[in-house]
Amino acid sequence: MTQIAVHCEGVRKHYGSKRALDGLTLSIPHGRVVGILGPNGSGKSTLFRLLTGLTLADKGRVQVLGRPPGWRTNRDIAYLPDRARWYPDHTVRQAFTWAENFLPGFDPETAKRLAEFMKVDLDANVRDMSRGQEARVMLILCIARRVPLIILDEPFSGIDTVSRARIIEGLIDHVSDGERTVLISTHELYEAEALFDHAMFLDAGRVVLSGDADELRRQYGSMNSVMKTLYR
Ligand SMILES: Nc1ncnc2c1ncn2[C@@H]1O[C@H](COP(=O)(O)OP(=O)(O)OP(=O)(O)O)[C@@H](O)[C@H]1O
Repeated sequence: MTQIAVHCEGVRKHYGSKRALDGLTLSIPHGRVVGILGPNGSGKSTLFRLLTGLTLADKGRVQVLGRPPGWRTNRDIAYLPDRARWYPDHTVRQAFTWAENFLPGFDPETAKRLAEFMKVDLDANVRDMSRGQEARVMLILCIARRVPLIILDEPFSGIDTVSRARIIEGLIDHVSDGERTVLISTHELYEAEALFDHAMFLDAGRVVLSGDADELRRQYGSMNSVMKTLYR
């Protein structure tokens, strides 16, 4: 296994005349839990789509788990896109059975344990779920996989503040085992910042600050203060 999980060098990406990434350069060592942070439109989702081969860079170099993104690397990535939905006619139990058959590394026992912890009813039908309940199902389908790279784009949106804090607290042990790299983009910084051991801040398609989370907290007080300082 390569020691660098994700490497981008001078990556540019336009959508028509709109510039989404503008010479993005970053390197993420394996085993870290990294917050990919920044205001709306700073390029976070575009970065994730590049890493999963859903979109191609116009310029620059992208490497994921030691290779260019593609079908071979995607077997080793659990990706939760923003605005993800599950099949409305499935129960959670059926979703887990489907995942066991089709998602490499999916561990149904881990998924059931996470469902209990997140208060998700296995027999509930996805169609009848609230947005926050469905968000939990989508999150479980991703993090119950034993894969080297997990990418979570806005995983907590729609989950109420109290549940979010509890879920994040429970996730800290689950994702921070040093066995896999986890990239998380979120605007719910207040609760989520405890998850990260490293943070990268994007603005207009570039990294404007990157550092060890404890060090950034020592310097700025909190990730929210970093945001306020960088983007005011
Ligand atoms: N499919 C698309 N077509 C046109 N423009 C796009 C498309 N996807 C993204 N963009 C533009 O690219 C820029 C970066 O968008 P991106 O979704 O990567 O940002 P983001 O940091 O994930 O934002 P948010 O925090 O709102 O999710 C934005 O200006 C956005 O409008």
